[in-house]
Amino acid sequence: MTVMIDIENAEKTFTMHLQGGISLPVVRGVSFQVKAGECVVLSGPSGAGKSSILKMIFGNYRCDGGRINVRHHGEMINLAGAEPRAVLTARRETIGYVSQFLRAVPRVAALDVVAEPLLAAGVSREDARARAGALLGRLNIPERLWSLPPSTFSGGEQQRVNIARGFISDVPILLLDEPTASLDAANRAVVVGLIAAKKRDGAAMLAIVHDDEIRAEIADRTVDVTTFAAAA
Ligand SMILES: Nc1ncnc2c1ncn2[C@@H]1O[C@H](COP(=O)(O)OP(=O)(O)OP(=O)(O)O)[C@@H](O)[C@H]1O
Repeated sequence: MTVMIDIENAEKTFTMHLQGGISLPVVRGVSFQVKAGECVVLSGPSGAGKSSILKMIFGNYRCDGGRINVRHHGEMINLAGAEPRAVLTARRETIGYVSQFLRAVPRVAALDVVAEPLLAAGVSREDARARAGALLGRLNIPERLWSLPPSTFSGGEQQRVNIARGFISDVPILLLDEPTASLDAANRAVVVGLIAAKKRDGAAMLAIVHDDEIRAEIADRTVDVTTFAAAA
């Protein structure tokens, strides 16, 4: 299987500038791979650094050492230390990030929020909206809500819009940060099905899930983040 993410000795230390520059080492020696068609789950207690690793891969947090190689259009590129422009291109074309919370733009209808990544990828408006509707329907968002901005939706509805937006695009790498956290059992099962479909399509996924049952259903492998603990 093709390696899609190859992290070598990555590390992260936060510097608290407002607290006299205290340095807070979180992880070091982070090394693992994620291959096409598999879902790797990061495990470890709260505060171990799972989200920090996901955010380093997506470029939200600067990586303080090591390499974060991702396969972008067939070539491995090192996102640690890459130009911001290269990181943005990789995000648009290669890496999707499904966070727990939706950052909805006011006044944009749910259908368009979900269709937007496809429009950005050059899909026609009609096709993008049709696919967005199909996915919202599968995630049990009633059609009467599709034309409304999701800012007034319930927490679980917003999360499902967010999941639809994350899963709609055909990017080969998906980072999932607790995608099922505020969902009921029926919708958790839908998300498990979406993850299985992405695996069949050859996507590489790296996920954080606290629910043991969901983890057992989606994980091909688990990477224990405590092995990367950085001593203060
Ligand atoms: N932006 C930040 N600035 C300072 N410290 C941070 C920042 N983000 C995370 N940390 C610290 O890094 C450590 C790891 O946090 P992280 O969110 O990666 O853990 P986690 O394993 O994902 O935890 P949880 O399961 O609770 O979400 C924590 O001690 C946290 O306080």
